[in-house]
Amino acid sequence: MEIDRAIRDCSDRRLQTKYQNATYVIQRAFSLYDFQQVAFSFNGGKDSTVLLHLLRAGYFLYKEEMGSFNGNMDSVLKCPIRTIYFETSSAFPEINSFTYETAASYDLQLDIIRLDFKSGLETLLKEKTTKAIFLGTRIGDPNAIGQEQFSPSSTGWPPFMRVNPILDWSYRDVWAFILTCKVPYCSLYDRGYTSIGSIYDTEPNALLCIPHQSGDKENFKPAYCLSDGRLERAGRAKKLASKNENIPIMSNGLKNTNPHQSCSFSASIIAVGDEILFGSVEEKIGATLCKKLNAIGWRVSHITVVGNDIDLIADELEHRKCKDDLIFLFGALGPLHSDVSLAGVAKAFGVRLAPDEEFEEYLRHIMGNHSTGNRNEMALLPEGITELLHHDKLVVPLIKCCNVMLLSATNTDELEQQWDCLLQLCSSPLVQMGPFISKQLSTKLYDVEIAAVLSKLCLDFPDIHIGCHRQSRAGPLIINFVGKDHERIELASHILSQKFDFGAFSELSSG
Ligand SMILES: Cc1cc2nc3c(=O)[nH]c(=O)nc-3n(C[C@H](O)[C@H](O)[C@H](O)COP(=O)(O)O)c2cc1C
Ligand SMILES: Nc1ncnc2c1ncn2[C@@H]1O[C@H](COP(=O)(O)OP(=O)(O)OP(=O)(O)O)[C@@H](O)[C@H]1O
Ligand SMILES: [Mg+2]
Repeated sequence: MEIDRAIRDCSDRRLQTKYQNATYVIQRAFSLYDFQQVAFSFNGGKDSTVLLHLLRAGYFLYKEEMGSFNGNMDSVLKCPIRTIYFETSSAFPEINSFTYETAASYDLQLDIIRLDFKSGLETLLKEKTTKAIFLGTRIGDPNAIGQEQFSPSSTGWPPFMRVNPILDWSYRDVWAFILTCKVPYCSLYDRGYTSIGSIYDTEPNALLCIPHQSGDKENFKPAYCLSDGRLERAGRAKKLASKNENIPIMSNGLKNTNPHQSCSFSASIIAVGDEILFGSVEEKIGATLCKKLNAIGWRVSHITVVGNDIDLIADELEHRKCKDDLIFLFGALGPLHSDVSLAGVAKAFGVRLAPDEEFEEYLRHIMGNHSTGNRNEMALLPEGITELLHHDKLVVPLIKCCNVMLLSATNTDELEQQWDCLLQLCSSPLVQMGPFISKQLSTKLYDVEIAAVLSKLCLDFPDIHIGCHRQSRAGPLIINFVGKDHERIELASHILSQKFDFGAFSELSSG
């Protein structure tokens, strides 16, 4: 069978593994369901084109395993699977013609449905028993979140099993398969289209545009030239999330929910580590982070230490994720049994951990052959919410999941480096504002002598944080004024000093 042979003969180990896994899923589906009770959802797109040929190969391998050749090779080389195409008037004519021609060439039993997906499937299921439907959904597709290779249809949809044999395939895997097997594909992909929706929302991908001489028509490179698969949908118009339509999104992706707080950002810090809780490791990164955040005008609202426990991390994040603009989380990142931070993040956001090819590539670079198996466990990242932040000075990019910033720093020197990189990134989540400044006064007055004056001062200066602490019970009381306005801090400390005898307070040098 030509597909199986092409993959076996190629030298691409990764593609061979993906092929084996996908055809395994397909063969299992053919064992589980009657052939007439499964359907293939085909729309002429690149993903469903890959799936078509995997189905042909999977069907062949399944028949071969069952020993059903009967001397008639032709019967096993064809996979006359029931095929459904949801046709709309907004489909590209090239997609329509490719779908029809392909269905005819491979003897697919094509059913054209001119209804929306849900109503169409309801009608289909009433007319023909359909237990499972093969789809070309891949991780990274907006509708892939939470899906597995076998995923029952969602609540509210007619009941059937969604079978997603290429769920873990990347954009690069798809093109590696198409080019290795030399199978025909829709001509739009040779004209710079990288993912195809309707004629109203799809354009060639601008990243493939070839600069043209004035007067010439714009030309585009073929889809397989796109090097960063995460940008395959760059030619698709974005659908606005209606829920958040009224919330301004700032250039760094942070939501500015309160117009009166446009100049105030808050962060919280979560340290993960049983060692810190057992007292065997002293946690210093949190304190350094507080100083750094204050220096760029951010307020730190909360700092916690949690043990290496997925549920505890998820609970903590669930509390903080809506309260703060950014949450810094460090500790428990890696491949060990105790490295559960990413799983905690995934749980807090209700997504699963999925292999991230780009991250895997970075890890492979630094670890060489030291990782085992086909799958690098460290490259599993929360699906659909992860952004990798690159910087030339970092061997591995920083990981950001929604508003959670994961830091791999294990000491304050490493933190310094990651922090500097984070600030320099043009997509930095850290908006830099006027720093917090502070003034410290020391006094030997009794607490009861100054308590009332301090309370009144707090009411008169709501913009200044006035805190008190001592370094020893018998030592002086230290009063700390923190705010962003130097003059207001001076005024508040002056008013306090004036209420008592001259010399009752002395200023401590900051730092
Ligand atoms: C055969 C088939 C089954 C589907 N099943 C579901 C489902 O169970 N739940 C769901 O939310 N969407 C389902 N969808 C809709 C898809 O998730 C998605 O909206 C569709 O592929 C369109 O993607 P697009 O919006 O990127 O064009 C299904 C679509 C097809 C074609
Ligand atoms: N109109 C449709 N008719 C039948 N199946 C569809 C239709 N639209 C989507 N699908 C199913 O959903 C899968 C995912 O769609 P998606 O648009 O992400 O991929 P594609 O169309 O194959 O490739 P591309 O991303 O290049 O458009 C398809 O592979 C197909 O199985
Ligand atoms: Mg498509």
